[in-house]
Amino acid sequence: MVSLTDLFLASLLVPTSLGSALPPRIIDTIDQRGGRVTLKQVRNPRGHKAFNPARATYRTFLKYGVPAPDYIKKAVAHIDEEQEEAFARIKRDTGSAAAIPINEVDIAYVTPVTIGTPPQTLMLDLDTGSSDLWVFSSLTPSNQVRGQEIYSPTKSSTSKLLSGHTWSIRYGDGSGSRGTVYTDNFTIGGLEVKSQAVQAALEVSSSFTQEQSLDGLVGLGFSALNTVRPSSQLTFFDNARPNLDEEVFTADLKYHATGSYDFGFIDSKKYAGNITYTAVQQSPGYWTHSLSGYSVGSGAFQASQISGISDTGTTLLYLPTAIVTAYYRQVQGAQNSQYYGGYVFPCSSTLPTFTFGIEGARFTIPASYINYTRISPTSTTCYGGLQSSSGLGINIFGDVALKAAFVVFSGTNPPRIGFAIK
Ligand SMILES: Cc1noc(C)c1CN(C)Cc1cc2n(n1)CCN(c1cc(N)ncn1)C2
Repeated sequence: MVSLTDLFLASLLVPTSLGSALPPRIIDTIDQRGGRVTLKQVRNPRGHKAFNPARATYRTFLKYGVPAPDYIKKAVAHIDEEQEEAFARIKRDTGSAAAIPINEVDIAYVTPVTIGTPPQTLMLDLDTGSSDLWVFSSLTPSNQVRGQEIYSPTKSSTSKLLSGHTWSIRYGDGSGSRGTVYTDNFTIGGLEVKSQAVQAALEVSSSFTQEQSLDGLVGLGFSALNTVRPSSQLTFFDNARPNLDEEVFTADLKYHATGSYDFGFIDSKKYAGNITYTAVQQSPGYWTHSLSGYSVGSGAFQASQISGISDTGTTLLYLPTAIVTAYYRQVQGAQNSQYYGGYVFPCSSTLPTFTFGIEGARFTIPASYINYTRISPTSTTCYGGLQSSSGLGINIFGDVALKAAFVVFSGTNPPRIGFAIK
């Protein structure tokens, strides 16, 4: 005889085939005390699929109309509880590391990483505008190395040559590098990826040789942009994603100060208010999204969809000429100089702020960020942190813009990007 209790319990045992249609399965823990049933329902942590074999047996008893013995009911509860404890114990990966400006005008930011066994520490530029992880190496000709730390695969017991694979990358400013590929253990801020593709430079362009504080890049764009051939390689984020607590990394870049990159979690202490998200088009491989408009100083907000890429590897903010001329029209003595290759102005000028929109949210870039640098140490002419994107073929929301916000790069499906005030 099937008791009411059994029928009630049966109604909760939704066949797993429906499981996929439901939110992460609720674990119902059957706790019987003297015939009364109290059901403690807890959501599977992070939606893990939990098969409870005793529950299958319990169903069989129900199916054939035979009252399940007490020990089976208790077994269902015992297994549920053990599974719940196990899920709670699963450590989900996260990482957090410094973003250190490499010079007094924040031309780029570097982050300490370790490669290999024993770990070799290099300072790399985490770059959401490219997808190659490449490093100065023991294979880089010594006349192209000037003070950089190098990765020596032969000194790492966990390095493996990815034979027959090569890479070659060219950046927007004409700089570039090329080389061969190893896999090795790679960590950022305590987050480890085993067998990360590490692209060892056989050649670097002169502007990299001259940048002694930058030992290479970690591409955090989409893996489709990776230049390794014949088979392209996954970025550090794509490799780490399956183990991350949340499929995100965040950038908290700072003006003339050290900020941070976090992986796998969003640190609520690093921003104020809400995070405003907007859609990302991941083709051809950049974090491409739109601004909802802009304003200059205290001027009215100009609503306008401005598509571009959020690129931590680009120093300045590049927007359509119409917007840039509207900005510098407010700056006494500003001019678009062919001689200096962009908008310049007297260093003593008072600059307005620049505000950009993400959906309904507004982010204001202080004037100091746009008074980027003197042309030379003794010059009274200064170069703008806001420049025209004409000729680039794309608008680039580089560090001058990104350091005015806390930015969440979300690898969810579909991907999205979030901005918050800080
Ligand atoms: C330029 C520059 N930017 O940061 C530094 C450092 C420099 C100058 N420095 C002498 C050499 C250099 C050139 C580049 N880098 N470093 C960093 C990566 N670069 C990018 C990345 C990207 N997403 N988009 C465009 N270029 C070009």
